[in-house]
Amino acid sequence: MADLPATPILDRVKLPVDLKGLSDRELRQLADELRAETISAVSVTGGHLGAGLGVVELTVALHAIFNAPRDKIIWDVGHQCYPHKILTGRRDRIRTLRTEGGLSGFTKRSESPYDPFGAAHSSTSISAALGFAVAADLGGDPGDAVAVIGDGSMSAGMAFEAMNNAGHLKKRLFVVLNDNEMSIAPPVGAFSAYLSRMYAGAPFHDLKSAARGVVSLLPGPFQEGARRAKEMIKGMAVGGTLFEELGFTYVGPIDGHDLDQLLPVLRTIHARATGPMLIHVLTKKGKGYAPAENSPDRGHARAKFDVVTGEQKKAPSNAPSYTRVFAESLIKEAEADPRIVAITAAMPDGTGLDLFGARFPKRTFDVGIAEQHAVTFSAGLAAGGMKPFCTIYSTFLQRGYDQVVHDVAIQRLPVRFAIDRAGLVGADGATHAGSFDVAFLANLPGMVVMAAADEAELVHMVATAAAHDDGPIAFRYPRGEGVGVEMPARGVPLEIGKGRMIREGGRIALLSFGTRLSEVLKAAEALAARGITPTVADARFAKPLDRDLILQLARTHEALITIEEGAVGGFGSHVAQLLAHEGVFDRGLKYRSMVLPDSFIDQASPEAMYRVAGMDAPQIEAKVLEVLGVSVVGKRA
Ligand SMILES: Cc1ncc(C[n+]2csc(CCOP(=O)(O)OP(=O)(O)O)c2C)c(N)n1
Ligand SMILES: CC(=O)[C@@H](O)[C@H](O)COP(=O)(O)O
Ligand SMILES: [Mg+2]
Repeated sequence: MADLPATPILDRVKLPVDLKGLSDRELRQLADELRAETISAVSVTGGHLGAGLGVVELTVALHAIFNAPRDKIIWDVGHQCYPHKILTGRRDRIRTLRTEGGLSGFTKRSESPYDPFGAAHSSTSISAALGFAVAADLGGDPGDAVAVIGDGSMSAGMAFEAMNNAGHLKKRLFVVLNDNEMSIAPPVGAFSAYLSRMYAGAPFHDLKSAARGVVSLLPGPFQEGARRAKEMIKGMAVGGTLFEELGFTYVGPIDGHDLDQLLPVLRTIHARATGPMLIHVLTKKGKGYAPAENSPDRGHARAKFDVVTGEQKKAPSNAPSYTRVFAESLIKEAEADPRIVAITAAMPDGTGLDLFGARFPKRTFDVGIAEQHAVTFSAGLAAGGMKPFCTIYSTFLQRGYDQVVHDVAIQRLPVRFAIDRAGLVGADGATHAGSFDVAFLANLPGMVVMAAADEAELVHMVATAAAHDDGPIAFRYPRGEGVGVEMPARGVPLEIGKGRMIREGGRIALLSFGTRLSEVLKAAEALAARGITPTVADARFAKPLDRDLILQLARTHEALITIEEGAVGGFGSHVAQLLAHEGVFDRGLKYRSMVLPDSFIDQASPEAMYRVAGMDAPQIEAKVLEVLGVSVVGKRA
């Protein structure tokens, strides 16, 4: 990075953001400062580093040419938006990124008018931008709409649905394809290969000089007429493209780190575009920071780190992560059963399927960011006689819901859904919370729904899913480390629909579903000190319910409380339904269900988020006391 002059230009950027008065040289300097500030901030907070570093020049160029917030710059996923946040009035809070009460790690409408559309799940930007473009046309909010979407995100179905519609509507719309040849992992698929082929024939420096050549033809920054603009666009393009077939004018590929290319191209198309434009920029994920550039994931996400060495500061733990336990258990099952295959939608590392893939490369399928396809592909595999483990984070499975219903459940196909990141995940916040899967799966006829209470339970649930051939089955487990229980050498299939008693007591029963069990046990300890010894049970299944266990608890206790890491409509609702049907309430049972509140909880540590949700041990204890009508003197904090 070049030595920076004494007065940083970044210090002079105020709201409303106006970079129009800066020369191209000053814009280059601003980009250098922005990169340094992004690295510094993420070293303090942790977070998504590589994607933001890759779009520093693009961020400066877009803000220099377009007029945000009147013009809507929409960042797909939003994980690359930190430089944009720094530029748009949030520099003073950038070191609060992803922390409680701080800035979100993604774009968020409530945070700034410069974030016209919130994101965190991928491939939504073109649809949203098209919506803005049409709204402006119909007399709504005026301004241009610009979608910036990565090559990984561009391969998803939604992006193509949006381009199909945009090509048909022919509105002025800008789509910047930020092609860094990376998703979180190296991108996969025929579309990714197509993008690579688009510039494989022409060495990059030729394209760059071609762009410079065209630029040098321009008499002044903006005086060129339509003919020259067209010439330039033609000079940059490399022939008929898929995008052109879809009705876009294609420009590129251009070097997304070279402002000498970005600025004139964006100026020209900004001045001349009448319909949908696709600007193809080539960038490097992690650009300008060697530890990111040189790492296999190009610095996609980082814990706090040392800026000089790039070394990350991670808290040591003795317990294995749930993800690793899942992967290792699945490998063991797959060693014994050649029909087991595993599917991920662009998350091989996050789901542990990188480990499975290393062991069984031919039985592992990364389908790209394509959750809908992942589910139906799994359904096809199951129909074809395989045992697919469709391994998707809870939050991303939401995108494949119709496929779960229509392609899997209705046909009773034995797809195994391994649902990682169940419950509140922490720094990624509300968009990534795994809150709804129990509710949206347990209401489907024939679906089996399990939640692991600890990592040993997860091992058994993997074995249960492997053995279950009679329709679909799902099991969920959270982000992070297990509780450190003793691990079985091999999973033993559980009896479907049977929970387990953890400890027997009196008066009140606590029925846990999932990893809140450890908090329930802490609450039980605290209650014992008050002379109350609750019964504690682990339901294991939200569907089918363990009717015998639940009705026995209801018959033999004055009160019953269910606890789960999910939204209303899940386990507790099914228990309430059973109790109502069996007339248990008529006999006076006091019943409460502890579920996530009816609100989206902002980012914080998972512990803090569960505190906000009212679901930690002291709050479980307080709920028990309230239900039993025990008044508390000297209430605990
Ligand atoms: C629907 C959905 N599935 C998966 C993810 C997880 N995810 C976040 S970023 C990312 C890779 C995106 O790649 P790309 O769009 O090329 O952006 P880059 O990180 O390369 O800048 C993935 C898979 C997501 N956010 N949304
Ligand atoms: C942006 C995105 O969706 C992913 O990078 C996500 O943040 C990964 O989450 P984990 O860290 O839980 O794998
Ligand atoms: Mg990419």
